[in-house]
Amino acid sequence: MCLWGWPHGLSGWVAALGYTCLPSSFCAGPASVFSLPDRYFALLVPLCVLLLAAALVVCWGVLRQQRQQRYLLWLAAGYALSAIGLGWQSLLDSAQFAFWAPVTGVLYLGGAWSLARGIAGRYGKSAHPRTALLIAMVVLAALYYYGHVQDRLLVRMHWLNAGLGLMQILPMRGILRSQLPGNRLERALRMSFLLFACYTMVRPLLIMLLVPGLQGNDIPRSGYWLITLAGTLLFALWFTMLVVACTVRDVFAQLHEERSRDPLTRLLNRRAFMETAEGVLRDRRSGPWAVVVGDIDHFKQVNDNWGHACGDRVLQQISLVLQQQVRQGDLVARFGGEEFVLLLQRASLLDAESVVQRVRQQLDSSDVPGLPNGRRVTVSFGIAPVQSLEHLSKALSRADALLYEAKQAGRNRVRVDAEAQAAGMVAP
Ligand SMILES: Nc1nc2c(ncn2[C@@H]2O[C@H](COP(=O)(O)OP(=O)(O)OP(=O)(O)O)[C@@H](O)[C@H]2O)c(=O)[nH]1
Repeated sequence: MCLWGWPHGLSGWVAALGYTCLPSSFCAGPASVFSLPDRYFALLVPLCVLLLAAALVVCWGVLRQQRQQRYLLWLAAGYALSAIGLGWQSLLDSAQFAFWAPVTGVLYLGGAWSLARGIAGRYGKSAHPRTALLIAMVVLAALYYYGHVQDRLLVRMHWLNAGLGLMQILPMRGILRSQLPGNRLERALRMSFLLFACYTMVRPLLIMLLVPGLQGNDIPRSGYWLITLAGTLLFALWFTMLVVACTVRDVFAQLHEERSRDPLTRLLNRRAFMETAEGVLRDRRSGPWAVVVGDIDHFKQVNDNWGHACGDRVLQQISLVLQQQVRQGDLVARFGGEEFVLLLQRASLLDAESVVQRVRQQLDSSDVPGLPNGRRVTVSFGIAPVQSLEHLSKALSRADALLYEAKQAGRNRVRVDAEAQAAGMVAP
């Protein structure tokens, strides 16, 4: 390790840090050339980035069943292409650096766009492939010109980094403008990507300001390269950590959704209804509450006459109508078979009855695909008030009993808890 006295200012410290972190042959100053072992030492960073790419592929492989995880593959491709470019350039000398500039440019640009495609894919946005292609062509032409016609390393670096940053930033406008999940992890992921894209664009300028004494041809064998490698590795580690955390979160959210929803209608199932109702009924401000139990009339005939698939469509249609007729915060569940349950907030029995009447009217005026024209399905309902969380089970049984009465009375009708209505018995 070598130290040439105390460094002066920020740039001095950065330079010193760069030199002390490297093997001794690097300490001859910024103009020194890597010895062979140093070159292979510089391959460590690309190798680490490749390993992170492999980790993302494994993550994708494990989660292949989950929807919307393909973006992991694009991110992995972005890491891999950039790592191959970095590794290869680490082994080149200055003359080869210029000769191969367009080829390494293709690797870096491909990597940058894959990253952009990955982050865009995560949020369902476009990575603007045509604009990216245009940027790539302009940058590659510049790399060719300043590599083969005039060997200008610094100019090449500015062109390349500006192109890479622009490509990464392409999907950000769409992402930042839309209403996306506002949790901290997601925000950190988006902001990190944006910051890295901005850093990439100004990287040559920034590093030249921080690392003193750089001249054009020294750069591939200098502290610039070291900081580029370190920056890439730090970003890749940080970003992978965020991506994995967000993905794990997605998976848990999806598992929770699957555990809570009826797969056919996407309504809450019985368990999720009871769990969510607990929260609703604990909040006294959301009262008074009413519970509604509905059951399709002669549903067996629908299945028998027009097939099970048609029966499924009827269930979906009714679910849709129920969801359309309730307010935000009300719960709509399928308890199984052809039975539906609603928990209505800030609703008297009269309010609940008018919700049910609206449902019946809408069902009466809508066709179900698969059912013969004019053939309607009807639903019988029972409605009871809920006074508290402890009272929920009783209220459900009461509404169920009222539904049974409605069925006995000929179906296609609504029965409201008359005693409660007479007593004005609704939750406070
Ligand atoms: N298509 C379809 N049918 C279902 C599903 N779940 C339950 N069923 C059917 O729903 C029917 C319920 O029949 P019943 O309990 O006799 O009730 P119903 O024919 O509606 O008669 P009432 O309720 O007395 O008016 C059965 O034929 C079940 O097979 C489902 O997910 N999809």
